Amino acid sequence: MFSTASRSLLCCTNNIGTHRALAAILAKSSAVETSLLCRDYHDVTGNILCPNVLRGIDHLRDPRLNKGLAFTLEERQALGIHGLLAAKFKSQEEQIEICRISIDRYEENLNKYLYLVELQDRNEKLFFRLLAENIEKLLPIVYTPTVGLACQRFGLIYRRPRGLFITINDKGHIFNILKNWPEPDVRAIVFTDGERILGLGDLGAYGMGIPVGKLSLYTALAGIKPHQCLPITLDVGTDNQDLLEDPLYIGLRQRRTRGKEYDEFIDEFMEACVQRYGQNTLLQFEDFALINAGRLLKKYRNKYCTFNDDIQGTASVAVAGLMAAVRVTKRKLSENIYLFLGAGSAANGIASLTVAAMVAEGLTEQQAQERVYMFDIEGLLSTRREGGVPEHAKAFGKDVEPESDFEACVAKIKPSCLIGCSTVGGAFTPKVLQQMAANTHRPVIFALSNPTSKAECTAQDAYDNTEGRCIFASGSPFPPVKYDGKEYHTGQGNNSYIFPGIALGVITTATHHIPETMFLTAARTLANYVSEADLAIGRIYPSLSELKEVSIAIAIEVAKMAYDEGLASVYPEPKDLAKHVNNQIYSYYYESSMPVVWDWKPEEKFNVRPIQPVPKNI
Ligand SMILES: O=C([O-])CC(=O)C(=O)O
Ligand SMILES: [Mg+2]
Repeated sequence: MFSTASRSLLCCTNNIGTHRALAAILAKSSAVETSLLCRDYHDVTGNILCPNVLRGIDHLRDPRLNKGLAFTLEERQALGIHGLLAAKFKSQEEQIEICRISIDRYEENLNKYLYLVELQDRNEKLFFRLLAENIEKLLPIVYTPTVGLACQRFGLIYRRPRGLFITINDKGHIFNILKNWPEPDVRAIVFTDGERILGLGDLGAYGMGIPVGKLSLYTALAGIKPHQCLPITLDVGTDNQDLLEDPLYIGLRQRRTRGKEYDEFIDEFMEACVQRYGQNTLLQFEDFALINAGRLLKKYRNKYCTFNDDIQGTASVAVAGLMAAVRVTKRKLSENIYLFLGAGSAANGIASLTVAAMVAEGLTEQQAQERVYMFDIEGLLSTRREGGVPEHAKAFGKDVEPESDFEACVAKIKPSCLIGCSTVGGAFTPKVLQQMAANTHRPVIFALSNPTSKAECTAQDAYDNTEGRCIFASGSPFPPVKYDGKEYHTGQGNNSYIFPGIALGVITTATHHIPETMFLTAARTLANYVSEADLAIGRIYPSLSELKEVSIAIAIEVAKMAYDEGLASVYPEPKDLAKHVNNQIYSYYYESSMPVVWDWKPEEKFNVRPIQPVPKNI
């Protein structure tokens, strides 16, 4: 039997799921008969939802609420979804096992990718738990290299939208488009204009796979809540003729807008983001072309909470690798000679951070820069060459004889560290690698271009051509190397070691700017994670299975730095920063979907002052 008050509450809702839920609860509870009933429906992110906005069926259709067969009988009945699911109850662990079996049944990585996309669209917690607990196996699927293939085929695989597409035609209305995004509490935006997707070039709106993939790692590796993440593609057209002629292409079928109009568009976008989500919203630039990446970073770094992952994230992970390699080569950073193949944004980012690290070892900036050479499409960056040194790489131009043959350059300069950021697959030829082995006892060879087809050499090539003496890392994963009867597991110098941790540290402290030194701090933290066991198997990074731990460690160091440098906006400063960071981490475990019923007395809740008796004789 229900009290009159309870009955009237039941009548307030016109939705059958909620009605049943309340009925089930009220039938059980006698306390509600006599007290005021208060119901809060929470979605899994903790948002309080109005119960009559949420129907029972939403718990199956909304990936954020869906638990599939893991709904208990009580939940199924309370939510009005009993009968909509098969009779069997499954734990999340059982579901994970089924997912693993399903993925293994697909032979093609792109099909595995599609399975995971579909899972994310269906059951968010299951997706993130599966990903977070199987990083080594699934990172190459949701991320590099498979995500590159997914971008190339995006027209074919595009099903359900994820993230926002903002086009140049929306100029003047970007804020209104951001308002269409249904989540109010966005803390981080990863965005691309699709002009330099990995090493694959201009993929226009097909580039959307990249911000989506990066943000999956925000959650899986650093525990940033999914509803706080927003992937965006800025569609300003494409100069990729194949795409312009591709009937499947989903973006604007026009050439890229450039110049003043492009700049105004990006200005408006940056401003609209902070207007919509607050000044401390983290804005991560991803896969912009060289002509824009560096100059936009310079333009915005002191105005917004922003960084460029390809410049700064890649630099940080590469410098961490160089730091760890010191333990093997026994050469200080400042004792190396560095030669970069490629002089684009990644090369300049790594070179600048390496210079900062050498300065920290005691060199002057000029002395440090003298140890860094770059070789681009025109040859060695020599001030004497025709056309001189490009503006963006001025710091690394040298007053030496021009040289356009890369192999000859490696022989002449005798670098001890060779760093590939060229997107030219196979550019580190056997001859180049053999020369590196002749230059020094333990040459450092980084083939950082992505995806795998763009890597400057394979791990096996590097070992085979240096008598197994090299220290190797690559941006995309390679299978284990066999050399001289021993197996080596080389590391992946990919910015995924860095950006999730930086983002978590920044978000949890509401940091308003990200200084370059944060990337050096992140590099040191990462390098400290490399164990002797890692080095013994040829790896200068911790294993991918440690990525979560590493990301949290980086976040804590970033948070400390944010307070030390007065960049944080969360005050008072938490006493225990590690605890503060850890407390904000997303849980991918299922929670109860039962509506919460409170039994409380209004005066306890609101501390209502008892009504004073009216004095008589007034
Ligand atoms: O996405 C990756 O694997 C690394 C990266 O940022 C790039 O290559 O642009
Ligand atoms: Mg990138």
